[in-house]
Amino acid sequence: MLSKEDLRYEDCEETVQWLLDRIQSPPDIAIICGSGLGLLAETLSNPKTFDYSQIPHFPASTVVGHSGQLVFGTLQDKSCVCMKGRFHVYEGYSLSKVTFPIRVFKLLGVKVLMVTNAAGSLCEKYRPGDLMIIRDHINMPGMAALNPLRGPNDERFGPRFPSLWDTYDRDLRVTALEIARKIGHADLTHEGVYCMVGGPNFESVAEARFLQKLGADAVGMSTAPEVVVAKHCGLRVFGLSLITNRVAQAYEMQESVNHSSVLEVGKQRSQLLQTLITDLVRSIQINREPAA
Ligand SMILES: O=P(O)(O)O[C@@H]1C[C@H](O)[C@@H](CO)O1
Ligand SMILES: Nc1nc2[nH]cnc2c(=O)[nH]1
Repeated sequence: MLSKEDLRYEDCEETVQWLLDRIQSPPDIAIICGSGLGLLAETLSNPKTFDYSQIPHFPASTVVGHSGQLVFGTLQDKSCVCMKGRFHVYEGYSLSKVTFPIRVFKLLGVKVLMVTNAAGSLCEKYRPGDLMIIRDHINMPGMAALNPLRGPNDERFGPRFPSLWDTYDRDLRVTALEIARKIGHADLTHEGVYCMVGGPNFESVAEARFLQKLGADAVGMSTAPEVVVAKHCGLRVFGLSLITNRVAQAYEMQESVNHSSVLEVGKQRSQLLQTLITDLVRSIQINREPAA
């Protein structure tokens, strides 16, 4: 059964129509800017910006570093939309609301979703400021039934039982690694597994050890629900984590993390992130279906 918190296909259509009435051309690529990574949106040319508060059915951004704007524009001759700030479960939103923008993007005609986030490192060789191309994820809340696809399945979005085996697009991952090499940052660019936890607290030492043993290389508080919904509705997905801190896995480790330091690393690395995403956008071929 749908709850009051769940948004329906018809709500999505309403939002899509509202946006289509106000933009020049529908986007092909959607980019979600994680904590402190919103500057990417400022590189779009011919921008058309909407505050989330203006957009029908959109929740509000409540987290510092997530300014709460949807920016449409052009990047490398591709029609793009950037989310300056995303919604997190820890803000109190239902998973239906957290992932609503993804379904809006799908109905707007988006083909590729790029997700970025800030994450803590569980892997010995990752340093703050490094990048991790997401190869796969562990959706901790999702495995315990806090899954955005829980409830009645609307086949207009996608199938009841989607497979996630090839979720993070192989070609985009390979291209991103090539770009990192070309721009001289292969040494700080890794490929690994992102684990989503609910937050908002950072991990205890015992939790960090547990996640590392499960096979996670980095941990954060977002992304997996968005990606599950993107895969469900047939979008190509690319994911990139900015490693902002190490997660302490021993009581003797002096690793302290807070949101301000996460944002600070985001600021320091924003240029690198912009370059990588921009070059990746340039490489993407959009196949438009011929008009009927
Ligand atoms: O939106 P992202 O996943 O980048 O945000 C991460 C997780 C928390 O919201 C925040 C912690 O500082 O950064
Ligand atoms: N859960 C979690 N999210 C983060 N976002 C940025 N750093 C971290 C971290 O260490 N843990």
